[in-house]
Amino acid sequence: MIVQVNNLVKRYDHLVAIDHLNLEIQKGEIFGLLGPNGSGKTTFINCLLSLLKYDKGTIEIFGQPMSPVAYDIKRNIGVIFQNIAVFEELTVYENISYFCSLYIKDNAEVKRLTKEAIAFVSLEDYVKYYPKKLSGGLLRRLNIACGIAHKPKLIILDEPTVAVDPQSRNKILEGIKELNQQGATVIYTTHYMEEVEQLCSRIAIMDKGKIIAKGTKEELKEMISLGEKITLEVFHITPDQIQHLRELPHILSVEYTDTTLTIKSSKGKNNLIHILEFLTTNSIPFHQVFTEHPTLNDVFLEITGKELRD
Ligand SMILES: Nc1ncnc2c1ncn2[C@@H]1O[C@H](COP(=O)(O)OP(=O)(O)OP(=O)(O)O)[C@@H](O)[C@H]1O
Repeated sequence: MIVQVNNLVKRYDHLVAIDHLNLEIQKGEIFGLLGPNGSGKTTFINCLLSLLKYDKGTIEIFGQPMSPVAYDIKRNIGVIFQNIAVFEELTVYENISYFCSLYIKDNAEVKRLTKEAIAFVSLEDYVKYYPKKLSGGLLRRLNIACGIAHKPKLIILDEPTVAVDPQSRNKILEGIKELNQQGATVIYTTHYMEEVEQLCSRIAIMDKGKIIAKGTKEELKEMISLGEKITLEVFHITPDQIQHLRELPHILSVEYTDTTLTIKSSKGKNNLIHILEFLTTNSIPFHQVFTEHPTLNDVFLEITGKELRD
């Protein structure tokens, strides 16, 4: 076990930011913490790192109790915070080398690891640049290099792709996979469901300081009743006909706005066929049929009644 959290509670005055949270993260995982803004992800990470005092609960990392002075644990953690934390007066090379030297004493080793980190985030052409000359995406890549140069066993990334261009975003996501393949366990917080779907071996969905569901993406999608979302372009359909559609087997809901008919059904065979048969039999012309499987947003919506990005 790399991380074990039991019954964690963190309050800011009357606001319960972390509400009796339990979590276990195993060696080798890329663990995704998915939740909307304000759900408590950053507060949780800060508690995990002993940067914040909490009100209740226990936290163990690498099987040892975590505390502000647990330096042996901290040496083996790399953190990439949401806000860029680099020195403006140091170049790209100097920044990475500085952060690496906080953990590694041997100068030759610091040089070697700094070069490796630069290559890892593809900043070779920018080593002499000062941070203010870098674009947002390049700056994020520098921030990541500073956090991982010392080869930590546990890497924590708090929303590392917010406001990042698609090219840098892909580079960051690919880089995280590579770090994981090299042996690091990763905790990744985000409110982008596509990223956790693409990256994470296991996911916890957070809302209001609680973990409301956790598992692999397949397990999470199995938890909800929604099996398929079918969308059709329909120019005319009567309220009676919509009601008939609602009464077909496996149908959970039918909505009709403008010319879009959206039908949600539970898992079941031939749902689409039944719908199309009904439309054909009743001479209701339709165009552009799409079917979609549930996303993690649907999981969030079904459990909490609201969208991930409200
Ligand atoms: N220092 C603080 N004092 C008081 N309330 C706080 C403080 N920091 C966070 N909060 C509140 O605690 C809750 C959780 O915030 P937190 O920043 O941990 O969420 P988050 O999921 O990381 O969101 P975001 O993605 O916006 O950072 C929010 O309601 C927030 O307003």
